[in-house]
This record gives sequence, C-alpha cells and structure tokens, in this order.
Amino acid sequence: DAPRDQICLSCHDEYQKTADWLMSQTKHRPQVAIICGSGLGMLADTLKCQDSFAYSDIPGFPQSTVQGHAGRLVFGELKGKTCVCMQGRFHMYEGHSLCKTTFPVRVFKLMGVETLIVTNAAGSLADGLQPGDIMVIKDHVNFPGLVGLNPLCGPNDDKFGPRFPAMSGCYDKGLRCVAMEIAKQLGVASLVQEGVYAMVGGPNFESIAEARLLHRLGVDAVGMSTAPEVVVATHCGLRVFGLSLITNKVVKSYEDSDSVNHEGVLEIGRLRSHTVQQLVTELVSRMEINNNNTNNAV
Ligand SMILES: O=P(O)(O)O[C@@H]1C[C@H](O)[C@@H](CO)O1
Ligand code: HPA
Repeated sequence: DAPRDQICLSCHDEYQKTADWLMSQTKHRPQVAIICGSGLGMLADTLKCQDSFAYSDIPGFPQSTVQGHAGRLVFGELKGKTCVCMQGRFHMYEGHSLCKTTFPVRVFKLMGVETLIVTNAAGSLADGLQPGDIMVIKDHVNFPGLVGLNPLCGPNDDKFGPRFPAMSGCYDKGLRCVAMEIAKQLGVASLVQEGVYAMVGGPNFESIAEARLLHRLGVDAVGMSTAPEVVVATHCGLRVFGLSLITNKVVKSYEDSDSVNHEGVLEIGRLRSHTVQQLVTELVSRMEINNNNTNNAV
C-alpha cells in the first residue's frame, strides 16, 4: 500500500469548500492557472486587477516553506484572460503529502480553470541546455510516481477522472508549438528548446552517479516538482503547458568541482524573469478559451 500519509484523503467536499471560499472572496473566475516555480513568482506581477490571498488564509491550503516561494494566490487579468497564479508551490520534500502538494490543481478545476501552465527551476543534464535557457517540457519522468508516490493513489474520485488515466501527450502539443513560435518572434529562439523533465524527490541535489544515470536514461533536465501537479491536472482533464528555467548544469563529472545551491537557482530566476514573463504572457494571449475564434489560437 502507498504510505498512509500519501493517500489522498481530501474528499471532493474539501476541494469544493476551498473553491467556494475563494469564489466568495473574488469576482474573478479564472480560465488559466499558473504555478510559479522557484524564483519565478514575478509572473503574478503581470496580472491586472489583482485579488491576492496568503496561503495561510485559504482553507485547506498548505504553507510554502521554501525561499523564493512567496505563498500567495493571485487572481487577475492577463491579456484578456482571467488567471490565477500560485506565487509559490508545494513540494514533497517540504513534508507535504502528494495530496496536499497537488490540492490547488483540483480547486482550480472546480473554479472552472481549463488550462494549467506549470513552471519550475531545473538543472540541465543535456549538453545543449545552459543556465538561463528555457526548456519547454515535452514530457516528464515521474520517478516518485514510478515507485507508488503518486497523488492518485488511494480511492479514485470519479468526479475528477478515471481510475487509470493515460499520460501520453499530457503536455499539450498545440501549446508547445505556439510557445516555440513565440520564442522565435520574441527573438529568443536560441534560448528555448523542448526536452524531457525528470522529477526526483529532493531536497538534496543529485549525486554525480545519479546525474550520470539520469543523463543515460535520456533526461534533459531534473527538478523536484511539477510531475505530481501535471498528473492530477491530466487526470481531471486540464490542458497542460510546462516550462523549466534552467538554473544550473548538473555536475556529471568526478573531475568537476562545481556544485549547485539554491541561491544560485534563484539568481538565474531573477536574471531571466522578464523573458519567462514575456513567453507566458504571449502564450496566454493566444489561448483559445471557451471556443473564441482568434488567429493563432490554441
Ligand atoms: O519549485 P521548483 O521545482 O521550481 O524549484 C527547484 C526544485 C527545488 O525546489 C529548488 C532547488 O533549488 O529548485
Ligand atoms: N536538481 C534538482 N532540482 C533542481 C536543480 C537540480 O540541479 N536545479 C534547480 N532545481
């Protein structure tokens, strides 16, 4: 059996209670949800007509404990779309159950969100990915999930999705194509490429042997989040787009004296915040919501 604390005991009513509370506090009814990764919380600053709430005030929400994760839920308008932005996400390594780590995704679904944009900071294993680059996530390897640490473990809530959801194509191809087109139009095509993201549990960074194993397995970038949120989002029928800001080269050689730290991760986030903001903003502006017919819409 999955460890008891991983089994999702938040029944439908808990999600609904949180969604109802939020909808009583703001007039915004979001169509797009954005999860901001380490150092990427500034994405929320682009929202207009903001309503924002500290996670500590939101019933059922866990608390963010990681530097670079502000712990605020921000509602607002972005290029004509109503969005909700998580300034700070939850990680398994903080001690949150996977149920709590992914709790906001189902709340967003109940509020009417149709598309989830998930961002993270990640280390590069691929030779062609440098710190400061942006990887559009083509697919993920959910290592914790492969050994049963999965937010869908436990009784399935059929109101959200099937017992055995398919994960092939969970990163929407249409959104990925438009993102690559936007990168060209913004003149940052040289910084942006598609790749495979792997989630490890953390909070330690990888050993050299682990880095070499991941590289051998064909993983392009490694992080400590994102996969659980995407599994739950796919389960309940949200369209998903994900990107990784590459913040460091993962050390793969015993001759290499480099080492990674969280401060360095946050620094790259500050350096690249504008580019990430531009890309996400333009992608949202081109999203087709509720069958509006607009050019280049996806
Ligand atoms: O929250 P994300 O996945 O963006 O942040 C990565 C993983 C760890 O939380 C942190 C380590 O520096 O960066
Ligand atoms: N490994 C795991 N998670 C990360 C890294 C890394 O190198 N960089 C940022 N988040």
